[in-house]
Amino acid sequence: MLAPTHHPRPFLSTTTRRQVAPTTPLASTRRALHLFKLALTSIPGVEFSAGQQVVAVRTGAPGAAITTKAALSTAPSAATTTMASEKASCGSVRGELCDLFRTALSVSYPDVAADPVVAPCGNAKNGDYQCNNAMALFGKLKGAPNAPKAPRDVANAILGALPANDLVSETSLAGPGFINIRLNKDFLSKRLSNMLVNGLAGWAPAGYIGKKVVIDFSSPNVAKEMHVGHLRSTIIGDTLCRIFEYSGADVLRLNHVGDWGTQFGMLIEHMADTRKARVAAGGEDKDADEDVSDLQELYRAAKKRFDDEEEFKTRAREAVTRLQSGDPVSLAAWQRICAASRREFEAIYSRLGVTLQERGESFYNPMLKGVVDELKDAGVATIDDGATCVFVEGQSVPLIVQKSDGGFGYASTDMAALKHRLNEEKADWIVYVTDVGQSQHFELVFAAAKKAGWLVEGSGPKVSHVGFGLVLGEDGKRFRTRSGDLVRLVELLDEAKSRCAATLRERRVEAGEEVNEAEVEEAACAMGYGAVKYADLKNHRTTNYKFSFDDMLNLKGNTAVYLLYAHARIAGIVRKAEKDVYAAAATTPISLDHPKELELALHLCKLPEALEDAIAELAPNRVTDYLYDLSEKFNSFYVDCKVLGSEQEASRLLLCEATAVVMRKCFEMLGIKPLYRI
Ligand SMILES: NC(=[NH2+])NCCC[C@H](N)C(=O)O
Repeated sequence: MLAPTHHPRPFLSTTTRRQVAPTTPLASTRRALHLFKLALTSIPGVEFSAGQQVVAVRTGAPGAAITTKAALSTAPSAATTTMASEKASCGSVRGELCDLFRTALSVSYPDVAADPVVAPCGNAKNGDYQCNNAMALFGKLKGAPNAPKAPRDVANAILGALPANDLVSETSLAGPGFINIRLNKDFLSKRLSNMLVNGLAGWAPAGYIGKKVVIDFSSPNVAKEMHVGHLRSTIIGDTLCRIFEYSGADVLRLNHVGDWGTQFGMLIEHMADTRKARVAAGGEDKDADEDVSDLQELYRAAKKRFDDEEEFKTRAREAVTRLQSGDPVSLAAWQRICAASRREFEAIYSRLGVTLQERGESFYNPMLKGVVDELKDAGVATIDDGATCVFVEGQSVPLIVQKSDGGFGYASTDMAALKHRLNEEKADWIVYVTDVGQSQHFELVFAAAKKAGWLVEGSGPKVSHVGFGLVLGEDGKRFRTRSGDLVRLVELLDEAKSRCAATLRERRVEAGEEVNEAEVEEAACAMGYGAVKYADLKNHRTTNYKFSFDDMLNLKGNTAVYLLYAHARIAGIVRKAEKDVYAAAATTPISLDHPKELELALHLCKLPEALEDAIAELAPNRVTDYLYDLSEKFNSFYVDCKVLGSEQEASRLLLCEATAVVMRKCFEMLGIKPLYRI
């Protein structure tokens, strides 16, 4: 089972209920801590790291607790903890705070199970984070012997049991019992230096290393145009894959292509007729590339005949049967169609920089009968009106796993695919990215799998449907061309790119610079494709959004183009300094004395949280929101804090570089190529 956010860290609880006590940093406490740590590290199987201090070791007066302030003064110096905390810091600051409060909760109230609730502070004036457990815990404790009198007492008790740590510099109580937390500047500064020196590997969301995550996305249909819906699935799915991959998961990117089904009968038959006609007109009796050069046209023509000509319809149906029984001629024709489709899809994937493993519906064909039989034998599926159905509670319609004419359909394939992904792929989490229109289908599939015992609610492998909304035209209606057809993706990408190229050329000419076509081409691809992706990802996936080139290519506001410029500008600042910032990062401390420096540093350190949230909610807009906020925080830092030529240049350059590094990580997660100069 995957933990959605933080992996549990081992902790050692030594005491029972604690009493609230005044805060006294004691020298003996410090010594005891150190000794206890030494003792712990020598116990095999006990892990100990700087971020995860000893829990509630008390010396001195009974009830004296190691508190936040004491913890600060006893925290080992960064010089000695750098490497250890880098290794241990996988995950977010929020996660580390959760760990601390988890400990504090279990020490202060060992008999009540409570998960730590830690979130960024609603009002930055009060603190950086807050812990909100006291109120609910107070409710739970009511009526018990020695029950606390007010939620604030609970908050104080939790605070008193907070283990020693180097994260927190100050805590305060607010309202009924909110615990406000101010982070230690030094901790933030070191975390950033560490990141520059050791890279971002330790900033990935925690809890996914080695987990097998299957992501079923893109999944267009053969011989039909890949439309904007598939573009959304491709973009959202790719970003989710990237975040999981960064988190250390073993991701299987599956393209569940619609490459099987009754439509192939009419396509094959129509192709055969075209060939006959060609021979009759004196042409050669062999396959011609032109038969599959325009698959949309092939589909349209075949469909028209299927609808209009009774005789053709019959032949098309017979062709389906032949194909399904493995007739080599039909299979060869089917393969030609699939190959032609694949070439079209690949052209789009390569432009977008998306990789996928094709495992279409046909892959599961040999498994369909067995799966349906299994469901029937187990009494999970029953015959209703001739069709084999799985009825599930709370759903008005059943999942039809075999039609009354004996045919298998979309649902049969999805049941077989699910089983294969569970049993053969050994997936821990299976994620399906399709339009919200398919929500009910997936609810039925998941419920049927639970009924069959393949999935168990609350334990074992997880399944999720990531639904997304429609792409609308400027008129607010479903995005279509003037003639009412679905918009062709290649054309969209072409237009985004050529508009960017035009702007770039214009800017060069205006600046009196020479136009380097290769450079323009590269930048135009990054910007154009990046803009299309970003415009999609920045909305919460379930909302419908308007496709507008003008909006997505806007140089100002929340667009990829703006962000790419922002990044190039920061890269330019660092370049202009002509200093080796990475060498400096190892020796120059990052000063966070100016409030804007501190604000920027705090936001930089929140990258892992944004990614954790993106995974927990399967919502890529968490990353775009984070990235846009980062650019704003940087701007406001840059307005108030002079970098080049200032006294603090060395330290501020490190903040600039850290911003650029984090921006690039976000771009990477979003599948956008960064630009260093524009
Ligand atoms: N396992 C799945 N059903 N994946 C999604 C497939 C999407 C389908 N081919 C479509 O275009 O709508």
